[in-house]
Amino acid sequence: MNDFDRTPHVLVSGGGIAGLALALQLVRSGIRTTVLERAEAPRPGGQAVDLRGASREVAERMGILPGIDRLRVHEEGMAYVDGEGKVFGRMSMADFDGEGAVAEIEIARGDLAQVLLDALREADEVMPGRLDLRYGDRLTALTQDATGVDVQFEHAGPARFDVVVGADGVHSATRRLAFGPEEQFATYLGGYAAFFTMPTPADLEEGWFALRFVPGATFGIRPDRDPSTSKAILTLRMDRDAGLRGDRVAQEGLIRERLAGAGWHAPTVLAALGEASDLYFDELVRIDVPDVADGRVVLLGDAASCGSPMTGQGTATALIGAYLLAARLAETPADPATALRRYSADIAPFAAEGKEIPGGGIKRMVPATRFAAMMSRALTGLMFSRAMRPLVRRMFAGGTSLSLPEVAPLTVV
Ligand SMILES: Cc1cc2nc3c(=O)[nH]c(=O)nc-3n(C[C@H](O)[C@H](O)[C@H](O)COP(=O)(O)OP(=O)(O)OC[C@H]3O[C@@H](n4cnc5c(N)ncnc54)[C@H](O)[C@@H]3O)c2cc1C
Repeated sequence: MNDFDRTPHVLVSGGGIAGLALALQLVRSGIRTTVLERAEAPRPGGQAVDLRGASREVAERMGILPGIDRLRVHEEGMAYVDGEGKVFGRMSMADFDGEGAVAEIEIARGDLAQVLLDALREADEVMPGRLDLRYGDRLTALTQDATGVDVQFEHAGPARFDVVVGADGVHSATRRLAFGPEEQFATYLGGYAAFFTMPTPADLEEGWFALRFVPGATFGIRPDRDPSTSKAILTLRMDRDAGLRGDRVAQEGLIRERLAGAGWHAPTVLAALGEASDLYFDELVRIDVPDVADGRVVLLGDAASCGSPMTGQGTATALIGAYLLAARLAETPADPATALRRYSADIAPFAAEGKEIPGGGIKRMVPATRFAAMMSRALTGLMFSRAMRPLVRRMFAGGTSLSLPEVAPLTVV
């Protein structure tokens, strides 16, 4: 038996940020890794995500900061507009030194996935034979015993792995198969979020993330790296409607209803919606899993803990988790169950912090009525005044108060 045969074989279900970041670190440490992504190809899209505090440190240790820097979005800050597009409140990057709602490092989710994928392909060239990256398949069953996990796939034949990682997002199938039904872990937070790419309107102030409150919705247009396109961002306040899941026609219908007569660029956003090939639409849920490790199965990223896109922390927590899990598996490759237990303890404080929603959740973020929308506009003006800056800094300081636990450094290839 050579060294290669002695490394554990890890199955990572989900090729999003968490799954790709984990695979990168595992392959770099010589661990055989199969990544299974349900989509037929890497999924583009998603608005800018923040990297602050420990997640920035992780990106640095993983050697992906230069790649991130090349694809960074340069934002001036946030501007709240009325129905005519007139700005009534601003939070500029400069006033908050990158510690307000717009962080110093912002990169579109799809671009970050590309940075990770490029680094993974490079690691695969240096460490050939470790990586098996599969698109268009998914887990359908798993059972574990003391020495491994037997897995069945929708398309490929059954196989046995040493460890299975569920990095398959908020509605994780791995979590359902190994830990129990989604209802056991998910708390509905009172609304839905949607993101998609749109052409940048000519009159938009360059580099500013513009937002508007209307009854039942907050919608905005956020700069992309490419100035000709932007991201439309919508948060809708409503009761849960199970019929919306996976039904694009119903999702579009809801957005059209909420933005009808909403002023400013609502018609531009709605015109782009019909053309969008990267619409992301999901309910806002919090995911709480008391212990994310169960024997040889472990959850990572949104599958394990999530406070919804309202936290702005999902990607940061996913990166931190991927780094720590890979480090623990590399420390005790012959004893994966111990590695997973250690990881579960390591990630718990980051997961808790990552679920905090700056600004207090959907009731504060999305006004229910016309009167509340008016009040939100008045309060926003006040919030962004000079006197309130220290408080606002504290509100957006999520994910920055914790330091990484001690882990053995990985060899970066
Ligand atoms: C296309 C897309 C756009 C997004 N846009 C935003 C955004 O704009 N703002 C924001 O705050 N958050 C966004 N998110 C969520 C954000 O990426 C996560 O909160 C965060 O990065 C944590 O990542 P994750 O890898 O845990 O989950 P995710 O990024 O959700 O990745 C999970 C991956 O698992 C795959 N998958 C799901 N089920 C299965 C299965 N059964 N088998 C195999 N694979 C499966 C999914 O296709 C996906 O690629 C987006 C997610 C996606 C997938």
